[in-house]
Amino acid sequence: MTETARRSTETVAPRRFAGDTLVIASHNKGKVREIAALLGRYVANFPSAGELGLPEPEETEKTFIGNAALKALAAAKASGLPALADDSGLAVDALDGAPGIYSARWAGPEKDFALAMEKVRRELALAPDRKGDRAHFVCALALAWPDGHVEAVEGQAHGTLTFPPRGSKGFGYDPIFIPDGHGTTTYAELDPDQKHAISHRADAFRQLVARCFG
Ligand SMILES: O=c1nc[nH]c2c1ncn2[C@H]1C[C@H](O)[C@@H](COP(=O)(O)OP(=O)(O)OP(=O)(O)O)O1
Ligand SMILES: [Mg+2]
Repeated sequence: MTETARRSTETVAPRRFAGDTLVIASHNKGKVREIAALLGRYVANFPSAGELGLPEPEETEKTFIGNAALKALAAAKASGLPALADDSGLAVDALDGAPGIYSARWAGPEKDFALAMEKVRRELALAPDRKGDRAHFVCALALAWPDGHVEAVEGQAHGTLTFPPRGSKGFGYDPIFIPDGHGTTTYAELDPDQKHAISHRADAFRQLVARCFG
């Protein structure tokens, strides 16, 4: 059998989550809050890596999925429990996908997102006009077990950028992102429930739940 034929006929069943405790392998409070809201129906306890005193691993991979898997595996091995990590970011078309996997790093050691959003505005002003203000958020989720097994998915949400930043809900780059289909409202002006209905993180969770939960 050729490699292609084998791939198209082989169906490896995904591993499903069983148990009541899932470590949330993130040190970002905004994310942990959103993950808890999106996952609450499926899992009883979800201690965060921060609460468990787990170290924050260096994100050395070149893709969202790679970094999500790296963070989930580190937490699963350190805790002896299944762990879920989220690697996410904002990809701006006119910046060839930047800041992308470097979205957290653009905010510097102080995690200053006013600074990071200003950097996006400045870079966009230098980019060729014709490329416009399109951007999308990406969210990769990786669910890892202490034996090294990983299930991973990736979600997206498309929209446009606006300056100056508007709104105080949410976190990170939310104040400059207008999701498609919501007029001129930024992510940071939406209520949490509204963001959860349309976000990149919600898109990724729909896929992960179908694969591994419920
Ligand atoms: O819904 C979002 N709304 C606004 N901004 C967002 C969102 N989702 C990701 N982002 C931005 C900010 C965040 O800092 C970075 C992710 O970087 P990323 O390395 O995945 O997370 P992180 O370092 O903040 O926490 P951790 O790695 O411990 O989960 O992208
Ligand atoms: Mg990070």
